[in-house]
Amino acid sequence: MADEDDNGFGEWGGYFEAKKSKLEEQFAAASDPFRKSNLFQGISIFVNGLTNPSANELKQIMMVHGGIYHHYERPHTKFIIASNLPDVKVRNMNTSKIISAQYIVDCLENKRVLDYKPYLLYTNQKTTQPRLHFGKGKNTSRTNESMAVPKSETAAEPPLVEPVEADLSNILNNLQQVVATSPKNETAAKAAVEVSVISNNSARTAVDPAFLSEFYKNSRLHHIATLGAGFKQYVCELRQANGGKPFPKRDELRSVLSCDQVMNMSAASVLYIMHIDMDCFFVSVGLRSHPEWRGLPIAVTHSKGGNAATDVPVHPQADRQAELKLFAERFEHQLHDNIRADKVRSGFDKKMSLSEIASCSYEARAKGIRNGMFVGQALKLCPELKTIPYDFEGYKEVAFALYDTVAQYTLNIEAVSCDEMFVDLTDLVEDLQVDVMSFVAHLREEVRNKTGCPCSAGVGTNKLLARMATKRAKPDGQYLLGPGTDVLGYMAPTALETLPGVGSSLRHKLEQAGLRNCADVQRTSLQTLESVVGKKLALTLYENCRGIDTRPLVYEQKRKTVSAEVNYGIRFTNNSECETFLRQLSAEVTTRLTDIKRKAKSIGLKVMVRAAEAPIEASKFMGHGVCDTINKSFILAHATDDVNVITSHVLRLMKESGLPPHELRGIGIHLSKLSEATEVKKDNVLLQMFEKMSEKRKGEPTVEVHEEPEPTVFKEKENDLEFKKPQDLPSVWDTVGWKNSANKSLDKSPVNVSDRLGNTTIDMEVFAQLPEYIRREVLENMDEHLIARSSGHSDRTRKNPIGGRRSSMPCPPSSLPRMENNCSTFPVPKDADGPLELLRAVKPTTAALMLNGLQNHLLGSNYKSMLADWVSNEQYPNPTDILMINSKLSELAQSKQMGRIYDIMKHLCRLIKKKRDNVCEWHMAYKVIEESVQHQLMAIESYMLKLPDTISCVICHKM
Ligand SMILES: Nc1ccn([C@H]2C[C@H](O)[C@@H](COP(=O)(O)OP(=O)(O)OP(=O)(O)O)O2)c(=O)n1
Ligand SMILES: [Mg+2]
Repeated sequence: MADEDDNGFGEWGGYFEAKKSKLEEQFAAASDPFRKSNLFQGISIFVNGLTNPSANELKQIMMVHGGIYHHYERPHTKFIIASNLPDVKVRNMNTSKIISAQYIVDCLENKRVLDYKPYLLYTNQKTTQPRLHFGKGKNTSRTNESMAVPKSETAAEPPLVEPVEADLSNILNNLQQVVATSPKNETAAKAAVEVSVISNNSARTAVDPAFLSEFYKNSRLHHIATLGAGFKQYVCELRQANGGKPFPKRDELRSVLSCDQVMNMSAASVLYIMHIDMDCFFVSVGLRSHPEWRGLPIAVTHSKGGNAATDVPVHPQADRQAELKLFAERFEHQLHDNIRADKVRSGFDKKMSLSEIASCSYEARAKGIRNGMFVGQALKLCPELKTIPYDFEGYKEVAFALYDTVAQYTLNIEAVSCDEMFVDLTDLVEDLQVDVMSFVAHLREEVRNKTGCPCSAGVGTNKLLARMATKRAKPDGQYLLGPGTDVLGYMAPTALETLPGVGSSLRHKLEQAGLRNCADVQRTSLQTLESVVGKKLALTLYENCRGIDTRPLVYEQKRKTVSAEVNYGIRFTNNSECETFLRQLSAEVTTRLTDIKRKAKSIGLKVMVRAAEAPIEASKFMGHGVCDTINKSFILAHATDDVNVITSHVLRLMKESGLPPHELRGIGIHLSKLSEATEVKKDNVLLQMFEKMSEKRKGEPTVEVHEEPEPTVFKEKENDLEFKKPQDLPSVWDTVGWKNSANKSLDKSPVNVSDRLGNTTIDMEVFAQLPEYIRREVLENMDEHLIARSSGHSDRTRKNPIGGRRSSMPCPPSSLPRMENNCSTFPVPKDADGPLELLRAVKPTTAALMLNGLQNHLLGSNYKSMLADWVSNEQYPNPTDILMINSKLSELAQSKQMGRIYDIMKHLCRLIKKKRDNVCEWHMAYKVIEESVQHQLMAIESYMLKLPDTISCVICHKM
């Protein structure tokens, strides 16, 4: 074929053909589970235009009764179903196969394939104007009236564009409507009912207003997370309520355990940490009402098991094989997670249920079944597996009984989850002088009596060993890894991924270095380990593999994040559906926030988008399938619990993502940087201004779009919501508005703030929350740090403790490297001498000098030249300098030197107005300083200073 014939559509044509074939295959695959008869076997239909029953209904009928539905007319399409077609259209068609939809209905009613000829729409195929055939022949059971084409169908002729993307849920919804609205059309209605019954109520998507509450009612992960967080809070409350009172239940124990089980006194100084965990928790709770099933392989899952789990409906647009390949590829090559790769490989078989097993009995485990496995796969391993439903109320009741039982004896409890905790038994053992394992046995028995469920417990000298001991103890047992145990030998065969903090990627890294179990690591030097995983991790690994774990128990755990996430049933067709859902989800997450009496400063949106190469529909009905995850976050100037604020940011973040609504498969809102609702600080002008400055800068985004091609079906860790500095942002902002990721864990201690200055960052948000006197100390430490760094010293012993002022300046060497960009660049006044000369060599700050008590320039007469030098010499206002000025103005405010403040501000304003470069940065700097000082004055004097001049720049004046 000549090249010119190929106008670019050749390839498209090929694609289109492939697509049509694929749709047919998908339809055939999807039909299987729905099939009730083979009535229409070998009959294919294509629906052209509006019909009654509708195209969707006809599609379902074909699906249920073994026919074939063509989304496009194909040469081999047997019948074209239509009501009326325009002449121009019919002229180009083979009218010998255009029949009325009634044909299908009548075949169904008669339960046999009838002669189609009486249903032909066009009997005289030679005429230019084809005539409508109104059911001549009358060998059908329908009346003329029922055969007549309804008005609505004949009026206009909108071509039926069959939405190839129409998902099963829409189809099912349509069918349900037919049932409701077409009582006459009983046969179609019956077929509709059959299909909708098969699919149960799973057709619900996030578009349904009741979806969210229904989703959370049934989401096991939601229940587990809520319970887990709840028990952390519960322990906190119990401890606060107890206030150090004795535990009367201990006295009972004294008499029960004292005779022959007195502890070995030589071990009295040893730490006894217990780890206690319910055995196959969900199953055990479920079996309380079915004791006759004890001893059988049982699993708790949403799937009904049996045929329902081995013959599940598959969406026509799903492609299990393609999805399996994608998942396996991602798990294996991107996450190095062979366990999950194997899981999909063995669980994605045709028609096998993709419901997960939440918990399985130990009898099921003996057959190779594991928690988290797909039901379909589990049934392959053990066809007699019995599945039982969830009982969320029961889990809560038993969990409370477990916690309350332990809490009678001690409140040194670290809650881990609803069925698991660490307990420090050291003081109890000392107090009661009992053998620790006798106590544990007594406790387990009490838990069993109260709950009807077994649990296991391990005891060790630290959390790691306690957990390791529980592994040995399970099921329904206890084990001590006490003093004198050969811990090295015990740990040796332990796989590294069993250790805390070792996920799939770290495991992969270690495996690459030939390290698989603790014995391998025990034989490796710390240095070698450091070269593999870095210094910090290496030490933890080195210790853990030897059974050493220095983590303390954490009794009072505060929530750090609150989130609401849905990754099931997300199927939007337009932005307005998406927006409605986002509003609902925002309300949900805000309620969760206010329930715990917190406010949040960071709002994060997590969006799961169908991966480009993933099939349109997921193999798991209404599941998310293979997705890419996009995280966006925004940091507010002030913590909030206002649903409107949260909603508007969520909507904006989604809008900015520009993602097409129909490609979304999961949405989560994460609130972090939480503070007590009651302790929210006063407006912090300084911080607010810096944030505004950052936002305004050349329209640069204040949110970070963090795209990671990460499959998130089984996401294992919380998102790190970062607030990164865009590449091209001037370094001047490094220290304030933007934080680098190394700073994520910055805590509020001023020492830490100054400690981390070496990472070119100070957390302004933290800084701004600090009381003035601590701010000054931070600055003081910062100066010291800068000087220490510039002099090439990193000796931390030279650092000031908090609150301590250095008595004398260190003497940096005369030839010093240039300071880093976060160093203040205030010029040193000309009249400096002595140690000042040395400081000039390293370009320290005026503020540093001020704070180190050498010279107080703003208080002196030369402040004008100092400010002039600063403004004229610096390209950008350095935030450190701004902080220094603020600090000094604050001092002036406190000592009521209003005249001096007035002069300084007036002069600074003039200087900045004369500036020609980067003016807006300087305008903003001035505003920050102005607002900060006014804020101070307001707080101290309850009035603001009327300044002679102000800055109103057209570019940044709105800020
Ligand atoms: N990804 C998860 C993890 C846990 N769970 C639920 C079901 C479990 O029954 C319960 C407790 O989790 P465990 O890990 O303690 O598992 P089991 O208690 O079922 O078994 P084991 O005897 O190993 O503790 O939490 C869940 O549904 N999905
Ligand atoms: Mg358990």
